[in-house]
Amino acid sequence: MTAVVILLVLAATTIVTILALMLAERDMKAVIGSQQYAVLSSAAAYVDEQLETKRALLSTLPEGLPPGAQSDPSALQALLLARPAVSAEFYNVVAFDRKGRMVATLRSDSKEPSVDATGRPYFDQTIRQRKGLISAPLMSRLSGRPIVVMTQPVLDQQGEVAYVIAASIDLQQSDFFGPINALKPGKTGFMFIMTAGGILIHHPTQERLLHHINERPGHNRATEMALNGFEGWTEARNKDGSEGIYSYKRLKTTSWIVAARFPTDEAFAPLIELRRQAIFAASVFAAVAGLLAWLVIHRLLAPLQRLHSRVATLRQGGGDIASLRSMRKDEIGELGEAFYQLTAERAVTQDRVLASERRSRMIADNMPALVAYIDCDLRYRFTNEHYQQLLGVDPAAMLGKTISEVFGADVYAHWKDRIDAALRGERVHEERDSLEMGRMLHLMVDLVPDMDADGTVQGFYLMSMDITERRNAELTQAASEKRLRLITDHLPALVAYIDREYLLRFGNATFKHWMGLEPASLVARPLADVMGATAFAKTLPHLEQAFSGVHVSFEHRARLHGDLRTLETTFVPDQRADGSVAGVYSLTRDMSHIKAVEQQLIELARIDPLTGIANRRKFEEVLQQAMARSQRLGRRMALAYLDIDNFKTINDSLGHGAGDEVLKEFAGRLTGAVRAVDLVARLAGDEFIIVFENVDEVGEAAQLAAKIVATVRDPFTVAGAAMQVTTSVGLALFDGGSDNDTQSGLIARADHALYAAKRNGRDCYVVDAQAV
Ligand SMILES: Nc1nc2c(ncn2[C@@H]2O[C@H](COP(=O)(O)OP(=O)(O)OP(=O)(O)O)[C@@H](O)[C@H]2O)c(=O)[nH]1
Repeated sequence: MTAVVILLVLAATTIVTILALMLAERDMKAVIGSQQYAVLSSAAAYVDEQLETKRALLSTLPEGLPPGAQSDPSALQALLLARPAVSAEFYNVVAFDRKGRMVATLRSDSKEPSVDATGRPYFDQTIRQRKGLISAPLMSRLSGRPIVVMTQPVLDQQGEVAYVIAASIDLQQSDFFGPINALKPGKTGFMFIMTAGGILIHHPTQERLLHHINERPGHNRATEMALNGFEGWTEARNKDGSEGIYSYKRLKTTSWIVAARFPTDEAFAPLIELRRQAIFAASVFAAVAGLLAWLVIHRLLAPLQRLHSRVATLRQGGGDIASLRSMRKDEIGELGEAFYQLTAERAVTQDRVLASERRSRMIADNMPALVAYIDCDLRYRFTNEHYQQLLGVDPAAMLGKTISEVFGADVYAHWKDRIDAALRGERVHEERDSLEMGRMLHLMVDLVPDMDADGTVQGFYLMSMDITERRNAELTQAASEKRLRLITDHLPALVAYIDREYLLRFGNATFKHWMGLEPASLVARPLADVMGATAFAKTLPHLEQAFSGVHVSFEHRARLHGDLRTLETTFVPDQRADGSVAGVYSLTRDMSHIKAVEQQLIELARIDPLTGIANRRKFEEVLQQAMARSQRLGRRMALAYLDIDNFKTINDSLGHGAGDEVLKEFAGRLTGAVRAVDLVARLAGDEFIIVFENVDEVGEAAQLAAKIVATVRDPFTVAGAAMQVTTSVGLALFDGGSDNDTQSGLIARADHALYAAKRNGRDCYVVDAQAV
């Protein structure tokens, strides 16, 4: 921390120093450049003035010729020699006639008749323009030295050029540029002059005179700027790669460029010294400031340091977290308190995590399954104790190893596709047989991908459970179910299982035979669909009863194959151990045949087996119904009680079989004598009874009785012999509109009347006195 602060102080000091130096350097360059340009401008002004002076001097020369001497070369020669001022200003002055022949010269020693100015640009141009000029630099034919030539025409009286005076300035020796050199910048800087086209006129390197400035290979940006008209100062690198400050100023008289170069090293030598001193001062300042900052920070951070040591001690597992709390009322006190709170919360959270991990470990180790976590590198990161029990592998030794390392490459190759799928984020479920530790086990294996919040797979959980027992149980159950189905499918009854949602879960093959429904199509189908809404509504109360745990049986009618059949359904609750009902077994049998037999039995129980007519039970039922109808309709009915006279004698004389024959014939005669709606019944032995309904008059009943008595009188044929049989009849009437007689009361009255008939000598009838 302290080091950081010191570094910050140093960095700040360095940056501020560098910025200050950069600003100073920039300002200084501007000052130096401007100063150099100002000096250069005065040098240019000086050259301009010199040239103007020389030009003015030269232009006055022809005025010195005597009148009419314009065509006299000797006069010209005399003039030149007579003007010492001209000699001082120029290296040489010569005069050419119109033909270019030199006719006069200031330096008579160099006079050479062969010199001809014809073709020299300055000569031709002066002839053509008839006025003076300053030539481009050139090599003098007279002296062989680099010169520039200043011309002045001498006009004749017609105004034509008679002579051209040419004055040369020696670029090497002339002190024409001497004063300019005195203005050169610094010790190593220099001044130079070139034409607007770049031909050097003045330069410290004499060999470069009359040569183009760009003749040397390379490039100088400042030179290009100057040749393109730039005036002022700029910084540039010369063709040798050396930095310099360049200044350029054009002459007014000739457009020559006066230039200066000031090497940057020399120009900034003071600045470099300044920089060195500034850096030294800044370093000293930074060192002092850093030391002071360190002292202050050290003092300020002392409590924080103490807090840091306490935290470090706590992290190493020592000390009490209460030591983080201090009585300070400042930010560090608050920080310590915050640390204390955070550490306390962290301790609680850690305890919870540890407890959770312990629980997870406990659960995993006690699960009857292999549990493992495998990361993306296929290394085990968690394994439970079951690995030891099921596979004989130490779970702790597996940690950090790959599947191949623990179980071999073959096992990994076998699982590779499924592992790849899990690492792609897919759940994998598989059940398979596996030989483990000499036992053939059936294992259920699940691979569950572990994905983070972004959906990136971090690894996967592996769970493998030995389900051998369960599978065997399932196989046993399946076999059992198969047997059950085999049995139920061959039962002549509908067998079904109905769940709590009234959905069919099982139906046997009888559904196909009775209703044309495939058993497989019944599964999960609502019972109401299969039965039809009406039949289901009738069945529902019984079904609800069964779901309440009661065994229910009920009969109902249904149409099967077009026939109305009597069915009996039994609902048996499927009760769980806790008493709740999971579903209901349903068994429906076709009871139609049994019902028919039953009906027959019922009917048989109401028929006298000897005579084939109704017996006492049937008689009692019919009598009850007839009396109820009589009462309901308010009509009369009659009851006849009959007995064969002296039947015992027949039995005794002809045998019991003959007696039976008589009884049968007697019954037949009675049945033939009455209406179809009247009931003839044998009560017992030779006692018979007839129920007559709708007998309104006593007389009508008497007629019926008389008719019966008469019918019996006709001889019987018994054992091939004719035989006289008579009967006695007791008749009782019942008026439904007024009588309240009971069934037994009515029978008793008829019986009484019968006895009366017996007493009257038999073979007659007696009507109950109550009816008379
Ligand atoms: N053959 C035959 N005899 C029967 C049968 N049932 C009862 N008997 C006999 O019928 C006789 C009935 O006699 P009763 O009615 O007491 O006397 P009865 O001789 O008819 O005299 P009255 O009734 O007073 O005229 C008894 O001898 C019975 O044994 C039967 O099914 N077949």
